[in-house]
Amino acid sequence: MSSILRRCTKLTHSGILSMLPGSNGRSCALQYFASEKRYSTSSKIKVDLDSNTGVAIMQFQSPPVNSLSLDFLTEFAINIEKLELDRSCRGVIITSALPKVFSAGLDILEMYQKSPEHYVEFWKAVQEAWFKLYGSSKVTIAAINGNSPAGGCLLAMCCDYRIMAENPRYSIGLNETQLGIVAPFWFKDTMQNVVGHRETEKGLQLGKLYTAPEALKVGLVDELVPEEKVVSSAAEAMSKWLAIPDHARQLSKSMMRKPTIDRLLAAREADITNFVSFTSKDSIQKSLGMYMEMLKKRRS
Ligand SMILES: CC/C=C\CCC/C=C/C(=O)SCCNC(=O)CCNC(=O)[C@H](O)C(C)(C)COP(=O)(O)OP(=O)(O)OC[C@H]1O[C@@H](n2cnc3c(N)ncnc32)[C@H](O)[C@@H]1OP(=O)(O)O
Repeated sequence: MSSILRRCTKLTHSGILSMLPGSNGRSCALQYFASEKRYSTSSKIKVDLDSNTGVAIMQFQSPPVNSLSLDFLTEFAINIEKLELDRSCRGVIITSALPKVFSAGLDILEMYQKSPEHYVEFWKAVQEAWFKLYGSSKVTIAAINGNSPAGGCLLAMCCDYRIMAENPRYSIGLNETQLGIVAPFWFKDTMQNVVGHRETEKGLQLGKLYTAPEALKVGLVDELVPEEKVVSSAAEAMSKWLAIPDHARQLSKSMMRKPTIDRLLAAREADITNFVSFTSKDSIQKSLGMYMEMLKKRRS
């Protein structure tokens, strides 16, 4: 068992670190909290770094669905950057503190009936979050404990390893076409790097949301585990990844990801211009409006 697991912790949906049953629960608790460092006290994302293991747990806690608003993305990028610069941190587990949802993806309201200036600011934040996570030198593991459409799937795909709750009601994928919008090339590249060309072609055109078992089958996630074990399994996987010397693993990661990162770096401004003109179209605004209505109707 990993040293992380030996710390006898588990995460509950309430986001509270609680104890696994053990013979010496009290001393385990003391040991855990003695080494835990709170990174972020912000409302949307909570980060705890265990200084003994070097593993940070980042929990999304932005109700109702952890949608990726401008504020959320800004906070996310700052947190990832802070961990990147912290030499005591070697790995990050990303998960949700909310029930049933990892992240609902980009906040549609940020793309609906706003000014071009707002779209520029928002899209820069999306790009920045991607650069920070996809380019992170740390081991990153997504503990996907709920639905993860579109931007939520993108964040998970940026990680080195993905563990998903085996609940067949949960789904993950780039479903943009279902909203009448198009995933940009770097969303596509990220997916292609995970599942290959053919599956990405099908997944993108159909806007496919893969159920957890389907996601495992196509390699969109690496493991399915019972929901209550998603974070502890991520900790277990983390200890395997951390057994590799950092410098060798980091160079290998960079070698694999650099061409994809360079591609967006070279087209950053054009990508923003493209997003703004695409999003500002009446037809796209209409599609987004209808999609939001559909979400509301489904609820009532
Ligand atoms: C050139 C390039 C151009 C464009 C590229 C843009 C790329 C876009 C990427 C994206 O990420 S777009 C977002 C795609 N996301 C989705 O399609 C998810 C939609 N949401 C859902 O399917 C569900 O909400 C759920 C995540 C499965 C959770 O379901 P649940 O039943 O738990 O919640 P409910 O549906 O009732 O939602 C609660 C509440 O939240 C609002 N909501 C949901 N998702 C979003 C979102 N992505 N953005 C903003 N708001 C969202 C939903 O409307 C409800 O609001 P209400 O309480 O006011 O009714």
